[in-house]
Amino acid sequence: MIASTRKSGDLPRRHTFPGRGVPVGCWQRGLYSSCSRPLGLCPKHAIGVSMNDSTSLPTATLGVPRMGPRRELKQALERHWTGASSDAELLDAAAALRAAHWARQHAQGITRIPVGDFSLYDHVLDLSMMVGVLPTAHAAAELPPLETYFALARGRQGRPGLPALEMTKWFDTNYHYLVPEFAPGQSFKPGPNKVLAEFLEARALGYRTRPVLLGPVTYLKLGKGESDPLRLLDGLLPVYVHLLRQLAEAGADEVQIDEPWLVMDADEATQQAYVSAYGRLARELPGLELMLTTYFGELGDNLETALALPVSGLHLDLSRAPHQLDQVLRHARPDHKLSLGVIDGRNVWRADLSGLLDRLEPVRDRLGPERLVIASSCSLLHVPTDLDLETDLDPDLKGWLAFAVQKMGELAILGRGLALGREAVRAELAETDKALAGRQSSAKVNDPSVASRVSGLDATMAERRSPYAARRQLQRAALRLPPFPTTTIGSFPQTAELRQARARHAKGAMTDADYADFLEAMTVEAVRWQEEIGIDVLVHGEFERNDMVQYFGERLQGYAFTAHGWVQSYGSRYVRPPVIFGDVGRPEPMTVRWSSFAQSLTTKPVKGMLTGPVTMLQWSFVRDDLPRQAVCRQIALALRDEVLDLEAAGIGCIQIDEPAFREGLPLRRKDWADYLAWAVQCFKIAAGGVADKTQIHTHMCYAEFNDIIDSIAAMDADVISIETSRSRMELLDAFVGYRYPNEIGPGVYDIHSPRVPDADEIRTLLDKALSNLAPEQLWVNPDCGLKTRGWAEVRPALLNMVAAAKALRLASVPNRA
Ligand SMILES: CN1c2c(nc(N)[nH]c2=O)NC[C@@H]1CNc1ccc(C(=O)N[C@@H](CCC(=O)N[C@@H](CCC(=O)N[C@@H](CCC(=O)O)C(=O)O)C(=O)O)C(=O)O)cc1
Ligand SMILES: N[C@@H](CCS)C(=O)O
Ligand SMILES: [Zn+2]
Repeated sequence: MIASTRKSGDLPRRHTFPGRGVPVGCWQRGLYSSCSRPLGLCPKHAIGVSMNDSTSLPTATLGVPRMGPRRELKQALERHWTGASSDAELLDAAAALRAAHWARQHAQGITRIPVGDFSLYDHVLDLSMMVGVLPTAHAAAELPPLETYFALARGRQGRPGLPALEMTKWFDTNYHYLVPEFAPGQSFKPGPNKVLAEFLEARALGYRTRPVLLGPVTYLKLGKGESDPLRLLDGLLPVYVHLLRQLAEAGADEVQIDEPWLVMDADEATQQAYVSAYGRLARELPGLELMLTTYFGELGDNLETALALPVSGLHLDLSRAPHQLDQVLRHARPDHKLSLGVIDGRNVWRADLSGLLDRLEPVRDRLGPERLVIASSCSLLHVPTDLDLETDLDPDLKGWLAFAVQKMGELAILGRGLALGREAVRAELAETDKALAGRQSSAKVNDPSVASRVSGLDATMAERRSPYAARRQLQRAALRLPPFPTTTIGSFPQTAELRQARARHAKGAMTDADYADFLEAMTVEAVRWQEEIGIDVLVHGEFERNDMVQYFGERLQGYAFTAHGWVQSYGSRYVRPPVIFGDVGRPEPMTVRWSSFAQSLTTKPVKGMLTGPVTMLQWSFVRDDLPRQAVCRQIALALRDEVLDLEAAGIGCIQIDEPAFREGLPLRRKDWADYLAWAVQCFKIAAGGVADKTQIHTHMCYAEFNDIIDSIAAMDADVISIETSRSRMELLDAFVGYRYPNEIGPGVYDIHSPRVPDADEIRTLLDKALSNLAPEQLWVNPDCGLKTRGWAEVRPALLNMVAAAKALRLASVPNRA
């Protein structure tokens, strides 16, 4: 393993100060409750861990995973939501986690430790609270701040009932943020300064830290409700000035201000917005250094704008866009600090430290060490916490990997190597070189039979035998569905009992036979219940699955999975992305047993349920020694075999989920066509082998799809179910003139909220859908799977959904014969 530069127990001395307290409450109490207990600190005596260290160039993480190595934050939140713990207990658990995060970074040798990156739910929501952006209903409810916060995040049942904010993907990651909802002419006012409170909290523990704030232009761009959000900039900036001034007055000398929107396509107005925003911040906060942070891609045509901004430093994602370093070196101001994001914050592969030093040493010689920071490419939020917890991983593979803690160690090695010379880190470099050489030559990575299958692919494999119009007739005859057929997306509640049984089985405390019996009993009950309430196309419930990607990763060759490699997906929900380290193959059927079992219980159709190739790729950590599209084709072929096995087992409807299809879209439009071509092709390879009468479904969620609707149509699934309910069917605005050719189920039940929709509400959404869809196109289904919900919500919600579909059938007689 990569050696850490300090012993993990080597914490900074805890330090308290005499003197007057700072007149802000500790963060959580200030933000979430009425108590404003002073911290008892003197801002003049900033202490503790120095930001500067002559034995290392400055090193920075930009942010770290929030949940703790054992998902302590998840447990604390979920206990609190069930009423099993008080506000104070939750907030204390959060404070303990922050302290541990700072200690861990310090112990690994990070000198620019971030504060403000932590969040109880989502950092964009935190900022909305800090700048006073609340929908009217939430503001009018006048709930205590912590309750308001969770009502915005999760919705609120009872009186007053409040909807949750819309949630969508954070750029091209599997993290989801809560979309700021701007009212027309939205005004802003400072709320409690959470970042300041964390800065002071860290200082009380002896850490001198660098606050992190999402920048104003990106924040506005991420919101909805105002057609030109940049119009709001003039109103927002005084609040930013206020928040930043508070930080400066408390002793922060540098702030990391994140503007990832700088890697997106920008028009002139957006570029001008950066100029006016940062001009104003510089004028009003002359002494405060801003490290303008960009990540997830290249600055491209925003480079000139970014370099002209009056900020002290610029962070570049050199992992995604290494080529931009030379451009920036040519054009940076002589006093510009450069933060070089060389350690990949989006993947888990061990870095080639010697190769990085080859690149960085000339930069150090050219700019001088005082102008450089060595950093992760983006926040480490997107990788698991600590590889050392993985005791069962193949030792070779483990040697090729680095999680957040190991990446901190890599940053420290680079920082020391650049400050003191390679000799100072000789042993660490030698260990890394050896591991990487082993990876390159390993027989575990390459399987010639997979390579030859991919090279034998031909265009016909990606096409169904007949066009949709012909398939439709055959499928109608085979399935005999009523108008407006009802279905669900696949998963039913993953109850505590089910998760415990799975955990006991994994530990060997439950036999294979008992576990199978248990899952069968759950499946029988789910099938019976769906029949009873009148669902038309049933699902088996996915009870055997831990996660829709991990489950398949565990059954595919070339994939490895972890025990503790959790990454936040949203709020308290986490995923364990599997690691694709070698050529992918399917040694044996993965789902046929469960789909056939469920089908044997009923005469109604049961949908087979698979995760599609693009989503398998997107939600895994992907090997970096092959192009992504080549890996995706390997997965598509493995899934094609599964689809054909399901069909052979008598499954007449097969759903291939692609919720990450939109997420995989490159951030820059110029790169879209290439991605969409291979992504659509991979889906079609997986789906294309079946007979015309087999109905292929797909499903998408968690994103806006209007801009890629033509490619979604090109996937040629017979039916798509798609998330639309939180945005009240906005998606269908793209379908004017019946632009979607095949059948479609726009979600009518927001499964991210505990709220149960009533039948009238669902009917209203269906009527709205019918203004843009032909009746024979329309299916009735929830937005997404029901795994995160409880049966107490799912039962009435699906009953209401079936009632709404039946009422619609009575009210109209579409031509579905
Ligand atoms: C559809 N979505 C998904 C995304 N990415 C995925 N990889 N998968 C997805 O489904 N991205 C977009 C969305 C995000 N949505 C979700 C929805 C739900 C979750 C979720 O529920 N996550 C679970 C963890 C799921 C899992 O792997 N469960 C395992 C392990 C369960 C566990 O924690 N066991 C305990 C012991 C048992 C106990 O006492 O409860 C343990 O190991 O300590 C399983 O069921 O076996 C979550 O809990 O966060 C994620 C994303
Ligand atoms: N079939 C999956 C899709 C989630 S996106 C489920 O129902 O959970
Ligand atoms: Zn979904």
